[in-house]
Amino acid sequence: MTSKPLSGPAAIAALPRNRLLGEFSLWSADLANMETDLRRIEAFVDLHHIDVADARFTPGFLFFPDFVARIAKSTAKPIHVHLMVEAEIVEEQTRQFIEAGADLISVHAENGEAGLRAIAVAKELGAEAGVVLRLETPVSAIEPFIDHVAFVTLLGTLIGVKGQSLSEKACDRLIEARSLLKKAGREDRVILAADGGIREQTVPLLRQAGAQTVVLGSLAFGDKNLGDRIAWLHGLESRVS
Ligand SMILES: O=C(CO)[C@@H](O)[C@H](O)COP(=O)(O)O
Repeated sequence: MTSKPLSGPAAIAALPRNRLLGEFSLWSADLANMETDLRRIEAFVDLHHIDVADARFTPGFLFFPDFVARIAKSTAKPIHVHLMVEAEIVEEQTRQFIEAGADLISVHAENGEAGLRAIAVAKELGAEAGVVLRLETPVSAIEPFIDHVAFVTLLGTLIGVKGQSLSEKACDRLIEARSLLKKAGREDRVILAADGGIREQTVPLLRQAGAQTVVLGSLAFGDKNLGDRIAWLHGLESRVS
């Protein structure tokens, strides 16, 4: 059992702002040897990223509250749950994943008013909230959420499928999101995240376009020298001030 120094909004507020963050997607871990992978990555993790998919909003089905509860016992690092679910269940799923130990819940902007209600629930229950956009949704869809979230995540690939290449629209979408955050006076309060298509050749481009965290799948879990990979990631500079 590992005890957490900080949780919820305090854990998210304490994340470093002076370098690119490494958010580790447990979907890409060795699912048969999760405890071994958790021990291997613990020193390098800024956030754990846990995808939740309901096989309706997304093609597939992924992870559940008991999984989050078990992971929470084996890490001192914050847990980010990405809810890829239909609007009618997003509030209840938010509740269940926070009770299980999520520090940050991100809902999809495509959930509309239900997404905003889920964010209010997350805050009432003492967690932090974020918003995510599918690749095909206009970036302006984050606007109703900007004042209520600490994280904005842009998918750089089609939703719910791993192993894909980054869309050529991804960097321009990050630049647009950054300018909307700036316009709203929220660029110092919100972390901009890139999820999907995170590869050796795409991370520098995403960083230069303003990504402050990247969701690492095979790039981290497939790397035998994780320390060097993370040192490289931390050294990448942003062109966006
Ligand atoms: O949700 C996603 C991808 O959309 C990530 O959480 C996956 O884990 C990424 O895996 P790779 O494609 O980088 O191997």
